[in-house]
Formats: sequence, structure tokens, C-alpha cells
Amino acid sequence: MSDLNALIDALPKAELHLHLEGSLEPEQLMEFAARNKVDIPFKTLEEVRAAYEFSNLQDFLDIYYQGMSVLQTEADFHDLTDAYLKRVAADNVRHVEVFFDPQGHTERGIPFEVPIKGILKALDAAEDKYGITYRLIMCFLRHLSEEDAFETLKQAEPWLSRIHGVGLDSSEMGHPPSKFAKVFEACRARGLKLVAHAGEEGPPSYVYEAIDELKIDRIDHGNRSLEDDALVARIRDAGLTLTVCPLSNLSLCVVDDLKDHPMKKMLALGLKATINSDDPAYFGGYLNQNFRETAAAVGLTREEIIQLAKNSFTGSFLPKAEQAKHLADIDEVAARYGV
Ligand SMILES: Nc1ncnc2[nH]cnc12
Ligand SMILES: [Zn+2]
Repeated sequence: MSDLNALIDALPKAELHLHLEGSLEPEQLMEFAARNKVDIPFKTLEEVRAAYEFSNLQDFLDIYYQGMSVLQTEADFHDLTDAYLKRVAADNVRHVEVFFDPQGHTERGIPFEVPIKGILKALDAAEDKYGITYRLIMCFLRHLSEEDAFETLKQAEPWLSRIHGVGLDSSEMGHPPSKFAKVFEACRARGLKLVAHAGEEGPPSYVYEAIDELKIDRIDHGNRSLEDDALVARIRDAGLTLTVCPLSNLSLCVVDDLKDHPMKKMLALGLKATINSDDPAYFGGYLNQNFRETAAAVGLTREEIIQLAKNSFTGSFLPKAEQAKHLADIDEVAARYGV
């Protein structure tokens, strides 16, 4: 193993951009379909794997929503979440801030409490079981209406002490952040943290809207911000974290080649970028795989890798005192590796 990969493995890290439904591995999809007697258009694992091939965000989302159909019971959501946590514990992940898409489930008749109960059961057990702490972020699907988002917020009301933030995901083009300004305002009034996918496929104006109209605390993706120097300065000066997802960007053709990924440039511009896996079952790798492939493709230095690990904690919603403990652990590992 290269020195760089050994350092990546050894560093404590947080993951800040992960869709739980996007951690549905082909094997699990087959298993859940069988145990719930759900018809799926695939007979073999190879057929599922072949379907996990995309050329843009919408291509992926079509399969992603189809895959969700096998998630039926609290146990399914628990098992899905637990498998993700177990997998990233092996990557030395110490804290996760994970998304779920309640509307992807309520729309097909699964009551709101089914996914959230299963997910929380696995997340609550994670500290003892895997040494992983968490925050849970409920996403609104942006291809649906703001009225739908308000209805989802109403269903979430009994759970709001267990939900730390809200996000905005799904088809970006044609669904600008401003469409959700009122519901984000209502969420802010309830003390929730706010994040939004912006600038993944959408233009820099969507990132401006997420900052100015949704008043987000963190930007998910944000790649296309680099097209606008004034926007880069805004993000940098506000200290906003970007949750960037390199292997997702490659799979969805946000970049044509990982060598062209802007991660190194983001760091050079002074942006607080982080590395994340987005939908690891669909995009070819969990957190350390994203670090490894990005480091190799764009030539990240050991110092940059350590900076990225630190950004993952300072960009998290953990209290400063807890962040500081993780930063001290990172310094200890860095010293061991002579950095
Ligand atoms: N990368 C992504 N962009 C938008 N919506 C998503 N839902 C799951 N993954 C997503
Ligand atoms: Zn995402």
C-alpha cells in the first residue's frame, strides 16, 4: 500500500454527504426484494450492476428511486443504515451526517415513521457498536412542490428533536433553490440546520440562491461555483463548507476524467472542501476509495489530505469541543506519519 493510502486509512474522518438510500448495494437490493416479495426488473446481480451505469444525474435518479421500492419495513431501513455504518467504520470514519429522502418513501405509501424509526435505531446504536456519532438530515425532493415539502415538514414534526437539519436534493436543473425559500425559512425558525445540493449540475446562480435565499449552513457539491470568481470569494469569506463527491462527479459526468476534478483547485482557492461518497453503492466506492482515487488522480499532497480530514470535522455540525478532540486525533496520526 502506498504511504498516501496508509495515511488516508489511518486518519479519523467525518462523512458529511451521504444518502442512506444511495448505500443500497446490489446484493441488498436483491435480498430486500426477495424478503418483501417486491418485483424488480433484474434477475441477477450482474443485471443490477449493469443498471448502475449513468451519464447524468437524472439517469441515476431514475434507478435510485426504482431501487428504493425494495425498502418496505423498519427492519429494511435499519439494516441498510447499519450496513453503511459497519462499512465506514472500517474506513476510520468517526462521525457521519447522513441524508434520507422521506418523500421517496411516503410517495409510495410507506408512512414517515417507518424509515425514520429504522434509521434512528441503527444510528443510535452506532456509537457503542462502531464508535461513530451522527447527525440526521431530512432532504426535500426538489422535483416536487414546496407544498409537498411543507407536508413532509408537518409529518416530521413529532420527530424534530431527532432530526438535526434539512437538505434539498434530486433533479437540480429547472428546480432552483428559491422554489423552497419559504419552507427553508420555516425550518430555520424550528432551529434546524440547513444544507442544499447546489452547483452539481446547476449554474452558479443556484449556489447564490442557496446562500442568499435559503441561508444554508453548508453547500452540497458546489462544483460549478468555480465558474464565478465573486462567488468563490463569497463562499471562502463566509467560511462555508463544500461537501464534494469526486466519484459521484465522475459517475454522473460532472467531470469527464477524475484528473480534471477541481478538488485540488478548491483547496488552493482557500475553500473549505471535504471529500464524501454521496451514493457509494452506485458510484463505485465508500469514503476512503474517494480519498484514494482523488489523491492519485489530482495529486493531493499529504498536507492536503490532512486538511481534508480536518475540514470534515470543522465543517460538521458537531460542537466545537467535540471537533477539537477529533482534530487532536488527526494531529497525532499526522505526527506519526511525519507530516
Ligand atoms: N448526487 C445527488 N444529487 C441530487 N440528488 C441526489 N439524491 C441522491 N444523490 C443525489
Ligand atoms: Zn448528494
